[in-house]
Amino acid sequence: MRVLLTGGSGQVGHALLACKPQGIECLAPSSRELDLSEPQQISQLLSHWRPELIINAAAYTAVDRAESEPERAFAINASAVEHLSAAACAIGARLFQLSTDYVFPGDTGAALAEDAPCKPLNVYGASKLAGEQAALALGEQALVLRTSWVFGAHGGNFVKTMLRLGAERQQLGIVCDQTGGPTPAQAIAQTLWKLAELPDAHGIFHYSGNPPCSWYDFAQRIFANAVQLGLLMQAPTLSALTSAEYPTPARRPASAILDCTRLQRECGITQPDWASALTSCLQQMTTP
Ligand SMILES: NC(=O)C1=CN([C@@H]2O[C@H](COP(=O)(O)OP(=O)(O)OC[C@H]3O[C@@H](n4cnc5c(N)ncnc54)[C@H](OP(=O)(O)O)[C@@H]3O)[C@@H](O)[C@H]2O)C=CC1
Ligand SMILES: Cc1cn([C@H]2C[C@H](O)[C@@H](COP(=O)(O)OP(=O)(O)O[C@H]3O[C@@H](C)C(=O)[C@@H](O)[C@H]3O)O2)c(=O)[nH]c1=O
Ligand SMILES: [Mg+2]
Repeated sequence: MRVLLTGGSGQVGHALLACKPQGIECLAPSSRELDLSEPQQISQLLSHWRPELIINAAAYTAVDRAESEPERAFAINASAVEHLSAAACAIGARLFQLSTDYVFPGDTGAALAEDAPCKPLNVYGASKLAGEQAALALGEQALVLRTSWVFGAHGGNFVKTMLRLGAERQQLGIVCDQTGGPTPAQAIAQTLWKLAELPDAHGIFHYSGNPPCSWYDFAQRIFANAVQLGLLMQAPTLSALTSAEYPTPARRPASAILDCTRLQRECGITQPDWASALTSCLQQMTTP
């Protein structure tokens, strides 16, 4: 199967390349080779390469910065997906689009099914929701995988931020009133390759790590493991903060727990346990 992968240098893209099954011929241009903010490059490349599947793992993911750069966030997360979708339609390719828990307002506390009402609280979430809609315009050729709180040994994420700050400071304040599902990049990659083998899978699917936790819980586990594995001499003292006590440019959902039963029921894919994946991820960081 011929695949075009965007965002190959990112967390999910890197993991996709690392566990690419045999028989997949994957073109993964860098953002310099295919700049998604330059739409004419998309149709040019796709009419030459003619993949059967496009996996769009590229995105503008700087949640706070997006508040002051909405045009750029929308260009990459929404307009580029419209162009990918049109190009996929022209060549009869499937399009897999990654999306986020931040499309939800997260104000109910209930686990959110794929058809739960979306109402993003921030620019990033709004741009990703527009990207979902652009992908879904392709009909049965489109699949949107919504995930959350992605982490892995490669790339930037909350785990890396905590390790950096933990080495610099003795005390950290971490929000405890935002709940979600940390998700290993590697598990997302395996799920996407499995979905690539299921030609009828289409529409929106949720996939996140289990069990749900707060950023504060996640940080506690990161530091406990990091000390145990010798990545840090000593864990910083953590204080649990409310979102009001830790103001950020972007508002974030209080409770974005993705109900992942559709993926299990229809595709036999179960939620990953984030805590054991976190241990493996930190172990990977101890070996150069
Ligand atoms: N990170 C998270 O916690 C979550 C992510 N998601 C979604 O999952 C997907 C993958 O995220 P993740 O792997 O974390 O992302 P990363 O931030 O790790 O990587 C983003 C990727 O997008 C590429 N990119 C950015 N701008 C452009 C551009 N103009 N043209 C081409 N490529 C570009 C980057 O390339 P370069 O390095 O060259 O700039 C990089 O490869 C995204 O759709 C994201 O919205 C969903 C939920 C949670
Ligand atoms: C660095 C830091 C962050 N925080 C808070 C801010 C925020 O509420 C929460 C997480 O911060 P981050 O900026 O790392 O995470 P954030 O960029 O919001 O992560 C999101 O990224 C996008 C791409 C997604 O799609 C989401 O699923 C989610 O993973 O932790 C603290 O409380 N203390 C700290 O020292
Ligand atoms: Mg961030």
